[in-house]
Order: sequence, then C-alpha cells, then structure tokens
Amino acid sequence: MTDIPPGVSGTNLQFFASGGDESVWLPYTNIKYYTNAFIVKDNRVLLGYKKRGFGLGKYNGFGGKVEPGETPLQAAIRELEEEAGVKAPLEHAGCLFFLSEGAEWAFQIEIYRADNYEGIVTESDEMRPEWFSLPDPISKDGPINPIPFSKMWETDEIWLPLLFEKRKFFGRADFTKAGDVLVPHRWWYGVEQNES
Ligand SMILES: COc1nc(N)nc2c1ncn2[C@H]1C[C@H](O)[C@@H](COP(=O)(O)OP(=O)(O)OP(=O)(O)O)O1
Repeated sequence: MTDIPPGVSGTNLQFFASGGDESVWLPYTNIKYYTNAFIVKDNRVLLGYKKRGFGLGKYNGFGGKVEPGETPLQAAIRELEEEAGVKAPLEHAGCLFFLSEGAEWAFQIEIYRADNYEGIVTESDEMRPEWFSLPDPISKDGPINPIPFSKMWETDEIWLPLLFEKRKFFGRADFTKAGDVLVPHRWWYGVEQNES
C-alpha cells in the first residue's frame, strides 16, 4: 500500500513499510504536538523507562508536549534536560503521527537525535535512563544489552533503525484497544528521498 495516509507530513517521500488492516484509517479532529529525542553515542542508544503517565512501563526516547510559545526543537531540548538531565545538539530525524482508538487527539511527534551530549545522565520523576547496544551486524552473538523492542511501542522497531542510519522518516500508526492494551491496527512509513 503506497498511498501516503492523512496526517503524514514530509515531502518527496519514498514508501518504506506498511501493514495491518488496510481498510480504514481512524478519523481524528484534533492534533497535539509532541517531541521524542534519542542520544546515539559509541554504538549505544539512550532510552528511558517511563515511570508515569502515557506509555507507563515502556522504554522510549525522551520527550513530551510542545508548550505554547515553544518550537518543537526548543521543547525537545527542554524535555531531554528535564527527563534525562542532559543537553544535546538535537537534529531533526523524522515525524510520526499516532492515533489511538478513543483518544481525544492525534499525536504529531517530531523525532530528534544527537550524537553527543553535555552533562550527566540522571534519572528523573518521569524517566529512568538506560543505555542499550545498537544492533550489531558483525557479531553473530548479538549485542550484550539489546534494545528492548518487546517493552517499547510495537511500531518503534520499524522506524528506529532509520534513525540510527540517519535516514529521515515520516509515518503514521493507528492503534486500537484490546482491553486496556493498545495494539497496532494500521501503519505506513516513508523515507525522504535525497534530491540530487
Ligand atoms: C506508537 O505511539 C507512540 N510511539 C512512541 N515511540 N512514542 C510515543 C507514542 N505516542 C506518544 N509517544 C511519545 C511522545 C512523547 O515523547 C511521550 C508522551 O509525552 P507525555 O505525555 O509524557 O508528555 P509530558 O509533557 O512529558 O507529560 P507530563 O504532563 O506528564 O509532564 O510519548
């Protein structure tokens, strides 16, 4: 399925992956803007274990709502410092649109990455930071502390490798409820083509 879904920003996109029930995208009326930031350094990525609120019990990048008057980049820098105690020269890595059945708004999340940071990684009220090894194509035994995809949002496994490869991605994932749990219903991802 190669049609770009409603809500996906980005131009000059090349289809990368899609799946799920391809009959319908969930409707939405409101959008709220969020950020998510990842530090990738020395073949490791810094993730945080979410201690409260939305995504409780999952590992994720560091981020939150864009507050009034902030740019997404300013919000991403602030949230990273609040949640992990460090400052980083963040670069835009992609943008994701998430919709959950029954939610009052869609999440538009600007994703950032940095190869470096200043300060000491510190646990906060919201996140417990932890370093994980990047996938190692050379070692047949695999990394020592691999990324815990089974404890992350299911669709992260599709786009996180693009962030590691520095390929800019845009996508959408809709989730439906199975009891108290949100499960992926339909998803689509594209990568920005280099103009040359
Ligand atoms: C599939 O859906 C999602 N996947 C991933 N990887 N991340 C997601 C998904 N949906 C939301 N997120 C991210 C976006 C933000 O980084 C956080 C949610 O932000 P939060 O609700 O914690 O916002 P804060 O402003 O920090 O909240 P407080 O008011 O509690 O400080 O999850």
